[in-house]
Amino acid sequence: MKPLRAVDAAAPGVTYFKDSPMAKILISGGEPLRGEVGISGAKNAVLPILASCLLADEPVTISNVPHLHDVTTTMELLGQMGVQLVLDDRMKIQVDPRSTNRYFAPYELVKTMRASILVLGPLVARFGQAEVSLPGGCQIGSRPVDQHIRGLQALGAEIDVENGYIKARAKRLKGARIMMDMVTVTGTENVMMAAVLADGTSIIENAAQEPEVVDLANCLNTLGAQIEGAGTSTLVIHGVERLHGGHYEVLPDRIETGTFLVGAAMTGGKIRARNARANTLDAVLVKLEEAGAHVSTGPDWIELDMQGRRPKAVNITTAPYPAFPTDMQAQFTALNCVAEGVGVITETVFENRFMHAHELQRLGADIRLEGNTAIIRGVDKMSGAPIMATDLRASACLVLAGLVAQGDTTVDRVYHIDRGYENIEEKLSTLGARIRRLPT
Ligand SMILES: CC(=O)N[C@H]1[C@@H](OP(=O)(O)OP(=O)(O)OC[C@H]2O[C@@H](n3ccc(=O)[nH]c3=O)[C@H](O)[C@@H]2O)O[C@H](CO)[C@@H](O)[C@@H]1O
Ligand SMILES: C=C(OP(=O)(O)O)C(=O)O
Repeated sequence: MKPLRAVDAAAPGVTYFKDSPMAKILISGGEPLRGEVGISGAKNAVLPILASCLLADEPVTISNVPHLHDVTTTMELLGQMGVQLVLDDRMKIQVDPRSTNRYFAPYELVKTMRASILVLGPLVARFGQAEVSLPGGCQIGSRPVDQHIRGLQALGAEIDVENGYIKARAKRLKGARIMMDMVTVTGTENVMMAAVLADGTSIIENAAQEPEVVDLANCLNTLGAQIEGAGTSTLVIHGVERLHGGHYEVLPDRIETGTFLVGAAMTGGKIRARNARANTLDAVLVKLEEAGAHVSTGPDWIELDMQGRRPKAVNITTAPYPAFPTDMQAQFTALNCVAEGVGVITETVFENRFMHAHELQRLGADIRLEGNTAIIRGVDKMSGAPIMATDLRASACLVLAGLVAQGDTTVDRVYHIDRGYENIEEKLSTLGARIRRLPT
């Protein structure tokens, strides 16, 4: 079913993306990916950027917004806080935070999207209060938010955790030096957003360096913030009195880009990803070259040519940026399943991110799991079967596996994929894949 797009609608109740949670994707494997694909705006950048609009006292326009379920959830979340949101049909959202009158993120929304925690920092910084449900664990790991809480406390927020909610209060936050215990992407973003309106200068050490953190910092600076050091492990944030309105364009999605490139590598194909940023994908491109792909890049494109060859198995260890991203681990697990040789994949970021391995085994993959390591011996062929998506990147990896498996593969629970991939079956069809969404 084609996602619906609502034009000029205001939240709450707005529908930016709507599809049946029961939808499945059917793939008939065997076609190499060939052609050009346009990359959408980055999910992990647009979600904090939308939350950051709460800090402004004038309307903000965000463009290159991807058409994703998580964007709808964020709009619902902001909408029920009183924020006015207007969509146009060109992937642009105008966010007017002036009418914000509730400072609450309910469990019902937070449980469907962990990134909802990103409203905590902006709410307490701008409105002096916030009540946000604890996200809880998820399929890929326990994912606590202790660093978010610690960082906000260091800035002077009083925080209680009661009845499953984080309740935060502050007069004006005060600049502080914060040393993160571990590298956390949304933790860095939450504390950075809060520090923007604090009195004085804040320093965040051991900050996440992901391109999406940089994109958020660039957006905030466009609105009048004074953040230095984005993209390094030390952020210096000089607090300002207010953020004004403005316009910001979200950066392209490096994980979506990487997913299509892996698909081309697995199928022996040749594709060009347009509106892609090669400099955000260094660790991934190195591994694709190691797998035997010819990769060339331009200012806004990446081309991968596998010249009909079978990929070679690669070893991978996930870690925070600039190392290999955990959000590309599942896709490379799928690649190793059909590669020549044995590949060892070690997941160091999330403790339970191999749920896809069992489903890949149903297609005939040879995978042995040992703690946080998967040892994958490439097989000559996999064969199609009904399989089940367990999380976002697992579902992408299962779709990729379906592209090479002989016969039909049906991927169930594709609502996971709709969280983070815009029209994936349409984009893959354009590249020559035989893939469609089954009506429910
Ligand atoms: C919306 C978004 O941007 N999501 C991304 C973000 O998730 P997210 O920001 O949730 O992931 P983190 O970077 O915070 O997690 C990294 C590790 O730190 C741990 N941790 C984190 C915070 C904390 O307070 N305490 C704690 O122990 C986590 O359990 C995990 O083991 O970064 C992940 C790691 O690149 C990506 O997989 C997600 O796609
Ligand atoms: C884990 C992911 O997202 P989230 O943090 O939103 O769950 C992801 O994008 O792969």
